[in-house]
Amino acid sequence: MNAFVDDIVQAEIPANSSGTDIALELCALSKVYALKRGMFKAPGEIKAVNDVSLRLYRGETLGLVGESGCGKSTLAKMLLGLLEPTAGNVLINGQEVDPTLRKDNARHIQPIFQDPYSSLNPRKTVAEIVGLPLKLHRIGSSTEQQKSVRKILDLVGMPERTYAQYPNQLSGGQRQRVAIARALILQPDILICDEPTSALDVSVQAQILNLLLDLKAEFGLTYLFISHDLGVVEHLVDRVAVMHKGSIVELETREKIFSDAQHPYTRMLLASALTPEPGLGIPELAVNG
Ligand SMILES: Nc1ncnc2c1ncn2[C@@H]1O[C@H](COP(=O)(O)OP(=O)(O)OP(=O)(O)O)[C@@H](O)[C@H]1O
Repeated sequence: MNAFVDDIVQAEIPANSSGTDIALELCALSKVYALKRGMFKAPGEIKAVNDVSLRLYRGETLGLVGESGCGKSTLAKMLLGLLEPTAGNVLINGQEVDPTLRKDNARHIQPIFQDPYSSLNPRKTVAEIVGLPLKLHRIGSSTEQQKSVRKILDLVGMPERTYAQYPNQLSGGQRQRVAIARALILQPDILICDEPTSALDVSVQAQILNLLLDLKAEFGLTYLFISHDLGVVEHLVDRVAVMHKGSIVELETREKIFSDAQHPYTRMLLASALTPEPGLGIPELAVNG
């Protein structure tokens, strides 16, 4: 267990949460990828996620930030039951997640990924894509399903003329709206947003972020918002968890992270965001946890 993080988790309860109401809990979660022997590499392993413990309080948005390769997506996949942890477990609404019951878990936790184009079936219409989870879960009659699909598509701002269109006939922003509608159709409590706007034009990014904010307010959703873009994170989240080489090195309120970050890696991340130099990335840093 990472004692540094666990202490902070215990101490930090955001103002908008109802105290002990925990939507999502990660307990000492780890993932090790085994590497096979290749032409240029020896067999080995990568510790992608290392003993991560976190709590998401109901109704909060927790930002997860860190540079490329630090383990953010691996963590997200384990939360969604898409990847089995090497160690540790995940609790949704206090119940331990059984990765074999992904269908049940989908009622509570849903993803929104970076690239809506690759996550939408190109051979299905917008209405079919959004309605499919209802069909798979056998929720409502066909007429009720159609009604729900229209309602949610309207809510995410999709015009009626797009309902019979295919993903390749939509703009990037519209595709992400469809992905959001599909994520919401089962009325989950928690959304895992993995870089949901990084594939979009800057002007469209703001629209999608505002949509996510509106939906959160309307449905009381809990978000894990994964991003390398600190500007977006500052705009959106209540608390920030900073990830470095598979571990959470700092977890604090948004205000504290952006005004008084304690960990050297967090400070370096903030400094590099203020002075963007494309291609240089963030320098390596020894972190003691
Ligand atoms: N299927 C896999 N097999 C082996 N190694 C993997 C696999 N998936 C990811 N990794 C490695 O695990 C580490 C964490 O990867 P991950 O994709 O979780 O990072 P990330 O922070 O989400 O990066 P990015 O922001 O670029 O998506 C990296 O070193 C990556 O190369």
